[in-house]
Amino acid sequence: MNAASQGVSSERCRLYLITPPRLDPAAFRDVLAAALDAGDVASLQLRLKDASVDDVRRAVEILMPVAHARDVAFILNDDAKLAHELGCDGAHLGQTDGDHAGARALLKDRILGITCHASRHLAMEAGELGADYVAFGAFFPTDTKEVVHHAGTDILEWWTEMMEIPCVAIGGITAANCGPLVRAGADFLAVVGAVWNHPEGPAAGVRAMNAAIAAA
Ligand SMILES: Cc1ncc(COP(=O)(O)OP(=O)(O)O)c(N)n1
Ligand SMILES: Cc1nc(C(=O)O)sc1CCOP(=O)(O)O
Ligand SMILES: [Mg+2]
Repeated sequence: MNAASQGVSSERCRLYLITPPRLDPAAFRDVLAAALDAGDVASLQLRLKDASVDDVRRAVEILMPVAHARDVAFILNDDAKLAHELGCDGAHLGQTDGDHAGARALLKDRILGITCHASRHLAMEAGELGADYVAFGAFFPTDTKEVVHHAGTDILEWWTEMMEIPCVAIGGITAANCGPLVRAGADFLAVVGAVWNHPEGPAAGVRAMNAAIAAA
């Protein structure tokens, strides 16, 4: 199985790691390697905010090989065209990140993930369009981003009962609060702060998340 197909198909709940919104790729390379070596990570999303296209290109050049060396799918946030051009395993698009149907056609068998907030309607639309996963959130308060939509476990239960397409839970997820999301059927838990801001460092964050998923 290649990194792209591995990144979104899973029997059990897995960790979906998202980068901090700002980073220096050369300095971050070893930090990332240590985090990915600490335990199971299905996918890594490069999510840089306030970065130029050239900065994103450079980050992809430096960080994608770190993920691929560990069989971790590399997903670019916000820009399907750039993901395609740079050979990423896929793209994650929000509701205002351009033309979802165009992205689906462009990415072909690469991964397309779509933010659906807490909306059953948006999730059905994303599924019909051929998304490889739908993302629901925010489940908990988060310092990483200002969020306006709040999701509950009911949407995970509803989706997993009805659909085969994997679902991702996001927003304030930690080792301490993730149990109900795993039990409700989340296929992936997407996290930023729980790993990068873990008091004992990112590797400890990955270990803690994997232990909590296994215990749920
Ligand atoms: C896995 C995953 N789920 C949701 C998001 C949020 O995407 P979006 O709504 O486009 O917001 P930004 O990330 O662009 O701020 C995500 N990135 N990843
Ligand atoms: C990027 C993002 N999207 C969200 C959504 O609800 O769509 S919440 C979020 C922030 C995720 O970071 P953390 O794990 O630190 O809370
Ligand atoms: Mg976006």
